[in-house]
Amino acid sequence: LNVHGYVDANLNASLVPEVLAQSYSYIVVGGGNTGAALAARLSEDTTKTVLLVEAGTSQISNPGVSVPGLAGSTFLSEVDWAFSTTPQANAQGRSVYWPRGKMIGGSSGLNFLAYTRGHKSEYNSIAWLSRDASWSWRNLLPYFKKSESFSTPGPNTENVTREFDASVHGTSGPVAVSYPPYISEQFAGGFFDGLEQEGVPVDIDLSDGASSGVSWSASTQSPENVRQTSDNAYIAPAVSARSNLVVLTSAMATKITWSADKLNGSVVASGINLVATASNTTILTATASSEVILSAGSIQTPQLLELSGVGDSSILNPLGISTVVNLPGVGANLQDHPAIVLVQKLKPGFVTLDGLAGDRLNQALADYAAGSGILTQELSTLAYLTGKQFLTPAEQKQLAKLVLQPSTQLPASQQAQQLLQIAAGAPIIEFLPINTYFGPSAGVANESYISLAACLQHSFSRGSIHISTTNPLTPPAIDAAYLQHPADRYILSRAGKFLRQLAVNSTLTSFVESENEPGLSVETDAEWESWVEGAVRTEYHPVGTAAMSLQNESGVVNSHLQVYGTANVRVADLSILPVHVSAHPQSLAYAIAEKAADLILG
Ligand SMILES: Cc1cc2nc3c(=O)[nH]c(=O)nc-3n(C[C@H](O)[C@H](O)[C@H](O)COP(=O)(O)OP(=O)(O)OC[C@H]3O[C@@H](n4cnc5c(N)ncnc54)[C@H](O)[C@@H]3O)c2cc1C
Repeated sequence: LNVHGYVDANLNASLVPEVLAQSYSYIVVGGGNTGAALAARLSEDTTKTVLLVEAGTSQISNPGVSVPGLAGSTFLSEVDWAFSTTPQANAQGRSVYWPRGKMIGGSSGLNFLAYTRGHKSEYNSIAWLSRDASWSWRNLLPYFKKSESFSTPGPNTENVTREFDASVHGTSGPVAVSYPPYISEQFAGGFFDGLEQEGVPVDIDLSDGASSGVSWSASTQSPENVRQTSDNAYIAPAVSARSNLVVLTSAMATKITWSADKLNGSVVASGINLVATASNTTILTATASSEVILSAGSIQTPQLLELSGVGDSSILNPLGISTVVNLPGVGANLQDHPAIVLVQKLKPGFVTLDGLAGDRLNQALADYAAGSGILTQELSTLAYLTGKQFLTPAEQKQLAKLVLQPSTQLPASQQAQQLLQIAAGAPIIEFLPINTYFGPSAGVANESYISLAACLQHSFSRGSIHISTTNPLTPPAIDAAYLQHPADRYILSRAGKFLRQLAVNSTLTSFVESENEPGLSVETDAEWESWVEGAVRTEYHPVGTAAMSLQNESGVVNSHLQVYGTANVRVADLSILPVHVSAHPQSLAYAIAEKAADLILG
């Protein structure tokens, strides 16, 4: 390519006509967790040319991105799309804030770095729902490993021995995965030991496809404690190695363009329209000779499909968009990991991120530069539990009845798979401690907190994401459908009760002074359920809005990630999951990128 490497549509506007004059084998839309990794892999075939289009910019040198303990500090900044849900019918009419990464690396640059994988039964469900065994746990594992460069745990602040299963880790992939050297004492001696005291087993490795119990979480950070994103791990090295890749930043795709002719009855994409984010008005066009791949994430991939005329015609036609492919599954099937957060005030003397400013922040940054201290850690201690591991026998019985309840939004085939996963021992809840006040308001100055999150791993509710206007700059309407199914409310409220018990009745008790949220006025089951309605929020893991399923089961893509009814459009991001996994899903975004590259180049 005459022009290659990073080109910013705002800063290098004079280069843009030349970039767009070139035709590309592949256009990848969205340089996020999946898209940037995929574009880098596609460019390894130097007979092909690749254009990656990303609305944000590269943030490799932004400390809010690179320093693990500063995760969260970039919320509501220019690298966060800062979406909100629609008012939630079963959550007291509240809109819930949904951060998403807007940068090369996407949400891999905004997330909390935890690196885990789900239960093997969940990948087997994905394989079953897509009718393709290549998506099973056994067949996906090589792709997880291909993306990973795992380091064995080094010494740490609490002298904790962290075991692992070397057989499930890759050691020569682009993404460095390691364990932070710092572990908070309230995480180790409080949360971890407390759960063990409650009879929860220790799980040595949350990447082995059999998560069950409390564990030390690996983290997408290098042994030097620099956050890994698909920018510094994949794209930056690809840009410096090859001249067949353009990374066009500050450029927002607005729709797919279509050829006049069809191929075997399927519509053919000719490229995309886009705008430079500074101008937003001049519509530009990029041309693809082979394929257009959407990797804009679970929120904006369905938005782009609908803007391009691919979706439910009863949604598109009233907006004046002519239907190119009538595909009712687009934007349907939204699944999140809904979460609640209890906040416990700590006794004096424990180190947290609360009020980290001024001299304390400077000291923490100096410690970080020396490879130690609280900023080298983000999430480090997690627990994934089955119902049996945290519910009483009576509660288990009640839940067993609730999960059988049908719902009009929940496809029977997915409900059946979720029941099979439970039977196979897949965790239904995740508990995780957060080293700061993480409640709805703000902590009190000079106080320190531990927040205890409970995150539902297999929601039985199904929401949707649809456009409400033809303006591509208007965010789509996100209906998370929190607590739509009674099983979701039941699990979260019982999880809240369990976490309170942990705080008052285990080794955690020696760290905790008092409960801030919900507060001891919440006591009965009914009070817990009503508190959950007012508190439910996101674990930031939406998936499912371009599901890989049969077309007559609300599918959007087939098992080769091709959008039904199109000859050359694929989706590669987490929107393709027909059902969720009990994991922090960035590991799967990388595995999808690796597999998609093989599918496309193969
Ligand atoms: C706050 C937060 C914390 C999280 N914590 C963890 C964690 O600890 N561990 C974990 O495993 N997962 C975590 N996650 C989830 C995980 O990061 C995401 O699920 C994953 O990164 C999603 O990958 P993706 O490729 O599907 O989408 P994204 O990474 O979001 O990528 C989408 C990209 O497309 C771009 N884009 C969108 N629309 C357009 C357009 N029209 N034109 C051009 N570009 C466009 C976006 O700017 C973005 O870069 C967290 C997420 C968040 C937000």
